[in-house]
Amino acid sequence: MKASILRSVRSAVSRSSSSNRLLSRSFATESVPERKVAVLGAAGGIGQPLALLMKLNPLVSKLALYDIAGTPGVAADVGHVNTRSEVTGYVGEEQLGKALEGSDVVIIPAGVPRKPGMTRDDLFNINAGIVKSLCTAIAKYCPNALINMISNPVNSTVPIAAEVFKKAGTYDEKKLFGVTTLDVVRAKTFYAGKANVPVAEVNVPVIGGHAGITILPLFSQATPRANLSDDTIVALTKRTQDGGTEVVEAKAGKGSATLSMAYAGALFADACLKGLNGVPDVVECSFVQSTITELPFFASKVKLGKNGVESVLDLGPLSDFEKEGLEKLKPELKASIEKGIQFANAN
Ligand SMILES: NC(=O)C1=CN([C@@H]2O[C@H](COP(=O)(O)OP(=O)(O)OC[C@H]3O[C@@H](n4cnc5c(N)ncnc54)[C@H](O)[C@@H]3O)[C@@H](O)[C@H]2O)C=CC1
Ligand SMILES: O=C([O-])CC(=O)C(=O)O
Repeated sequence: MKASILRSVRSAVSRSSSSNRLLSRSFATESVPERKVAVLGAAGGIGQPLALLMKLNPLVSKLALYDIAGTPGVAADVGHVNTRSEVTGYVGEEQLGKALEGSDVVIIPAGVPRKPGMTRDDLFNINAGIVKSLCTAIAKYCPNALINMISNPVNSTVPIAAEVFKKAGTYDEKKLFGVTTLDVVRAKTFYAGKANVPVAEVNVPVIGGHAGITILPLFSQATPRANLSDDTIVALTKRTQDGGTEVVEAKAGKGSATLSMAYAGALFADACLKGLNGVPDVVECSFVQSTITELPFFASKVKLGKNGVESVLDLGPLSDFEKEGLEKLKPELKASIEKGIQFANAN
């Protein structure tokens, strides 16, 4: 019985494995396990398209959409899509517990976005408090869920979440993820353009953190391999590091990346669900508790399994340019991590 369930899960999951298929398939999934996903900040710029993409994911059986305003409308709208999951909207703090209860994965895009001229760290004062209160509720209502932290500054909000969970006695480092998938998505797109290779075949690990120079794409490990000049690699690295700012400036005061972020968030949540369901060899880059450098949190390739992080993979060989980038990013990343830890313990 168990083996046949696993076989059905594997085949359903492999049918939904590529990113394009994630967006286009809806099929009978009776033997796929029940999985509840909650999106906190579901009425926002990221939250709405992310809610739609999670509604299209056949691995989701219950989709809880929570925000401080506007979720009944989003839930009514998304709920009419004829796919597997049952959608419920929750609005206001008094409904947060119900939104979270029983969740397997909680995705957090709640908080303010950047405007031109701001850094992600400029969002700290508002978003740190939002993340802290949401994580306090998570510790109470779904302490075993995998957390996908999107709210910026990710380099600080992930350490804040860890401290909140530690204080509540529920911290499990295997279950807390900073979502850095958009950096990977960008690196793949930009590399494919320069290397003139099919983008769907491209893989590029991105390590470090999720702000400016802390984002370090490893183009020396990119596949399919291409013979790009040093200048091209430097330009690709900079464009990946500044990808968020490129969107913030193009939107000219109307926010930051929402559609590409929703896509990236949906890919990462899908990977988490596959890991939970026992699909083997699910590997994504994510900002997690880590011992591969001297920093307590670091983004790198992570193998996902039934309990979240199964293993944090080695960085692999770095070029001299990447080694230099790694040393340069450490002080900024360290300071952002410490800022988050201090905030969580002082407030
Ligand atoms: N990790 C990443 O790669 C990326 C992260 N982001 C970050 O995601 C966050 C959200 O961005 P957008 O969706 O564009 O912003 P938005 O302003 O469009 O939406 C944010 C939503 O959060 C809600 N919210 C505020 N306080 C809340 C609370 N206490 N509980 C629940 N919901 C709450 C708001 O009502 C709003 O609907 C920002 O911090 C942004 O910087 C954005 C792009 C990429
Ligand atoms: O740049 C921002 O503020 C939003 C973000 O994190 C990204 O797009 O990578």
